[in-house]
Amino acid sequence: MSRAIYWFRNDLRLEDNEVLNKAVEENPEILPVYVFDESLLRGEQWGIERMGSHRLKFLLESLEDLKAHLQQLGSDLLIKVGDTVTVLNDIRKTYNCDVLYAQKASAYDEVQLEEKLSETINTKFIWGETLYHLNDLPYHLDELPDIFTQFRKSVEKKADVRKILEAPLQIHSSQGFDSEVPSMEDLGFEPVEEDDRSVIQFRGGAKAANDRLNYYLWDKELLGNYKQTRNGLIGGDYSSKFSPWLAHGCISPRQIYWQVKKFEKYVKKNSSTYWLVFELVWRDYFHFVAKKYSNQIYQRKGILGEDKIDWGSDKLFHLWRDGKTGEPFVDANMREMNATGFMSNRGRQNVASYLMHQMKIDWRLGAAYFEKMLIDYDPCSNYGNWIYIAGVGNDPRGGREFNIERQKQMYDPKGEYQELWAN
Ligand SMILES: Cc1cc2nc3c(=O)[nH]c(=O)nc-3n(C[C@H](O)[C@H](O)[C@H](O)COP(=O)(O)OP(=O)(O)OC[C@H]3O[C@@H](n4cnc5c(N)ncnc54)[C@H](O)[C@@H]3O)c2cc1C
Repeated sequence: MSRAIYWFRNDLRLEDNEVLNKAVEENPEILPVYVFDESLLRGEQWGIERMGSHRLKFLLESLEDLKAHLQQLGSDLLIKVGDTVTVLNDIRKTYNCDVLYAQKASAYDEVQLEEKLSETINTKFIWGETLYHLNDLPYHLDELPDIFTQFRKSVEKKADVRKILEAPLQIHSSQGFDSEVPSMEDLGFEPVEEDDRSVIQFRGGAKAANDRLNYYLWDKELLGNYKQTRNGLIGGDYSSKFSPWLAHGCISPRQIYWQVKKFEKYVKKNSSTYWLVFELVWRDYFHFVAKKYSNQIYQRKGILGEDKIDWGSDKLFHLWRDGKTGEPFVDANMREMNATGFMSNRGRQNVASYLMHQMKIDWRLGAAYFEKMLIDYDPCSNYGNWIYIAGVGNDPRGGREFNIERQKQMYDPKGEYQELWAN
């Protein structure tokens, strides 16, 4: 009898999950597992914790939702804390499993973990993070263009987005195992207080992801104006807010894509509907860049291997971190992220530019702080965007320095956003 571990990573859903479907097809018994890796839960980089409370809360909610869904299909979710390789090896022995299935990652640390696991366990890692499947790219990854527009045009012309897959009808897990989703306190974290200025009150899980998709597309038809509103700063409606669910895999980019296609058929097709998919293609691009350049995306000199900024001291980093630089637009954005775990794309571009171009502080500190604070933290999108702005990534213009005064005039002309987060 073949029994397989299904290791959930950032694919916390049952729908459109190719590797889960494969595991269920190929094995009579599945043991679904989630591991809180100690190195992420307790680890630090540059003295900054890797996991903040906002993201952990979202993750715990996502696991609750996943566990309930698995139980409906006759299975359950075993949750452990520890060193991932040790924990999965122990589970393999305890439950007598032959093989481990999981979604393949693009970012360096996660890929390293796959290699380590494969030394002791029979593993099957299958691609599933992106809108366009890795195997459908019109070239080998080594030939991935270093300019986004070239990538976008090539996939738009030569690749198709695959259809979505249904969730398995049943998942058979005969081993009885008892495990609860831990609380924030169990994991040594303070509970998060909700801030009523938050763009939306984010809730983790596939159900909440689909609710948000329905709200944005079908209830309010906000998608039809996305291109005009996407640079907003206040409230739930200016952009999709899909990123936290995408980052945890509560929803797949393909699920969003095919709903957009339906919207184009039944409601309207315009530059806004195109632009949301365009942004999902950006997300893809950073995943493929991360895969191609592995740990170079984390290095100060990025994928170009050179510094474009005359770096200074990091002494004043705390002012940026705490929203106390004295530049109200930067401070407002940092306070929003500190209080809610979210910041608009416009805000992220400005605070990142300010940290490196004005304060001359090593961009890696900013990226590490984003990693801790953002509920939508995704290594590829985060580091890909930081190196882009630092001019050591994929920007053909050699980096972006934002003129904060102009940005304020354009995006917060009455100062309402700055006022909202003044304290
Ligand atoms: C310095 C910096 C760091 C960032 N770090 C992250 C991160 O850790 N995780 C993350 O998901 N996004 C990151 N982004 C990208 C972007 O800011 C967020 O994806 C977006 O603000 C999320 O809001 P939304 O879902 O409403 O986006 P929408 O505007 O509604 O866009 C829809 C989706 O497209 C994708 N997308 C949009 N813009 C980008 C982009 N520039 N790069 C990659 N994907 C994009 C996201 O998945 C997003 O959910 C970063 C941007 C910058 C400038």
